Amino acid sequence: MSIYDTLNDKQREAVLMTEGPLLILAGAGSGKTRVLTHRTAYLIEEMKVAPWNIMAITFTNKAANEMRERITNLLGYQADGIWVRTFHSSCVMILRKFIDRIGFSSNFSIYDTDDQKTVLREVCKKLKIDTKIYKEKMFLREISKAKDEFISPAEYIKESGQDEFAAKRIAEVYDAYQKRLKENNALDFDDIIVKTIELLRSDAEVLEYYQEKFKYIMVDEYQDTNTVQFMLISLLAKKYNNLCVVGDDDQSIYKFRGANIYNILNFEKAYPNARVIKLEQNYRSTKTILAAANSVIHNNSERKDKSLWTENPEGEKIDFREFENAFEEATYVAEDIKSKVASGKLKFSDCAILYRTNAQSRLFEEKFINLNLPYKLIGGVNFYSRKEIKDVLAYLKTIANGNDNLAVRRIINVPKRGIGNTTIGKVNDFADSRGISFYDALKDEESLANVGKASTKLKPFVDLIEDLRNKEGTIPLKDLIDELLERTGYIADLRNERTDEALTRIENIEEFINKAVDYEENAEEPSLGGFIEEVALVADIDSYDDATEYVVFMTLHGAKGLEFKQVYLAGMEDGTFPGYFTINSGDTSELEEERRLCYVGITRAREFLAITSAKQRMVHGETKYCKRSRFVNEIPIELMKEQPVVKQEKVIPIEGKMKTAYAKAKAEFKAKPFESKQFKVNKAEGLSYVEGDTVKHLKFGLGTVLNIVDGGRDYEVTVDFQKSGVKKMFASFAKLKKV
Ligand SMILES: Nc1ncnc2c1ncn2[C@@H]1O[C@H](COP(=O)(O)OP(=O)(O)OP(=O)(O)O)[C@@H](O)[C@H]1O
Ligand SMILES: [Mg+2]
Repeated sequence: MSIYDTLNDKQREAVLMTEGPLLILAGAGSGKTRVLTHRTAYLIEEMKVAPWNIMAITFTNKAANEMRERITNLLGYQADGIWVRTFHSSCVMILRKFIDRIGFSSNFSIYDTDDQKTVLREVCKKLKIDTKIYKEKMFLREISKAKDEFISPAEYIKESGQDEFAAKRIAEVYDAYQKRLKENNALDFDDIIVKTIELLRSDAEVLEYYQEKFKYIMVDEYQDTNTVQFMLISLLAKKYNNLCVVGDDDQSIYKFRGANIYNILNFEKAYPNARVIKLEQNYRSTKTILAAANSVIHNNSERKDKSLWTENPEGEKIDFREFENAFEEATYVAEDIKSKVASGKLKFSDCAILYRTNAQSRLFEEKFINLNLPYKLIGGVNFYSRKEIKDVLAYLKTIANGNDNLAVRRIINVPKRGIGNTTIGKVNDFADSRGISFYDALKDEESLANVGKASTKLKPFVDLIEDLRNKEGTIPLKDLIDELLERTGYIADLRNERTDEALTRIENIEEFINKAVDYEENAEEPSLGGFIEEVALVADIDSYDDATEYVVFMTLHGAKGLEFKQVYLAGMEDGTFPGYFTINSGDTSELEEERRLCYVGITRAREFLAITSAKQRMVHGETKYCKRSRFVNEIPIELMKEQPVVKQEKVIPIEGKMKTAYAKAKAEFKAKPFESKQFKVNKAEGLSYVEGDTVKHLKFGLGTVLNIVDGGRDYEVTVDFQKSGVKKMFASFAKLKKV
């Protein structure tokens, strides 16, 4: 039996149709992603296409990794050179190679939202724009919208549709912003794609190179591509026209980020000879879950009609429950998972809790901490947006690229070196007047003379950076980071603060160093530049690793393309989902987008779906009374379990309850020997080593076990490593091997 026998007729047709443009339009769980992986395997195995001639684009890095893994499984070997990436990481690869042809240098920085804001603030100041009247956010939003449509600053005025005065203002800021980025040799996230198109359009040789390279192009989650992404793949596919896109118009949920649903609806116009294949059999969910999803999405009017069916069993009814408040909702979900896992019905990793906004995660987190259940929060406060992480990164960026003025200015006086704003301002002006980078101005004799006595403070900083630059590439990244932390006194300063907050910062930095070690161990050709790039591109979802046992908490947006045996859709109230703004705007297309998001949520579930709502919820510190979500009312009642009547015993004011739970959780948290974001319950059963044994750790190498303490939850093992000294670790995390 070949791997293609496991496909249904339509799926097989899509796999075999390798030549020419192809649109696969199909509902959730119908095997779209599966078709792409099989098609790739087929191209390589049967059509003898070289792996490096295939490009498969997915939406998140997590999805890309999964796809590569599935292809490897199908082939039975690793197909090197196969290009399975997100749009952004594809473009970064292309730009690193050829961006010098459009006037940047290949070690460009990638700016995140915070960096963008800083640049914008500088620009507004220079242009004397009052940001109290014209908000920075408004500018950034307009600039991003323009870039999504490939509109340059010069074109902005006639394209924007704004009144002329406002349009001129925005165009002016947009223009100055782009110039500033260029001076810093930096790109923002939108530029990554825009600049790639500029490159391909302006350089026939580069275009030819990639058109030849990517003879076969495939795009997953095509419904969420925006205009520039469509331009990019059209350019690349123009020569061979072997473009296969798969998507589901019912799952288009990124309009707010510029996703252009017309890309899918008009594919046949753009490619008149395109073939269209529809898949209608769902393999993921039970009949009940699918019926619920279908009945919700049928309320949308802007859609291509599709009917999805399945041969899967009827399955259990949907467990819909309404609670008095969000606290009880979280309690129910946590306890339900706990008892199902205890009874052997589910594993923690079978379960996902999905909600509309990140802020909804907090109560679930507290409850899980209380009950000591393992979970992983995806999204929320991004690890890489924390101050200490951004500081360390800014040092690394300065070492890697002295033209990144933002990075240099961020850390020039962090930790404090007595370099004041006046000095920084003088150096800045000098750099501007000479058209050199801020960092180069720090080294310039004339500039130093300019700042007078303060120059004695600048020199040690430059010496430090130069010294670290010399070492970069000759010592491991970890050592480089350790050295910069030590020589700058960064960690020492935090230690001296002696606050909980400072301790957490130190731990975060340690976690960051772990990341660097991980990177260096796994990257093919590790480099400082490569590391910075990986960190810049990492989406939160990538930290989700299904090898370990935990319940996943994430937003509905983050759950796209994934599947779980048991899904909890939480916070299903009008005002939460759909949100107040959507309801009050009266805009049906916005409501339809929310409904598609609900459809995405329901269709993530394979066997069990629970839907929960709360009658009261705290929003911005105020208790709000809520009706159940209109989307819940769109599910036929026959598909739901009868709700057990729960008697409220004593009504404790909701705030009080939350406070106690929070205090308790916090106390427990503090009492722990050392913090880990994930709460292990799997105590390592019986250890294979005893005190005095020599053991091996994956990262730290050989060491001697000094001490083992039974910490209840897990053993705490103290090991003296030959290279990295004494470390304390949980046995079940450390995976030490006796040698
Ligand atoms: N022909 C088939 N036989 C058996 N299982 C299948 C078949 N086709 C798909 N599946 C299974 O159905 C599930 C859904 O498939 P897949 O993730 O490819 O769907 P999808 O259309 O990409 O879904 P989504 O719209 O959510 O991205 C997977 O577990 C997949 O292995
Ligand atoms: Mg998919």
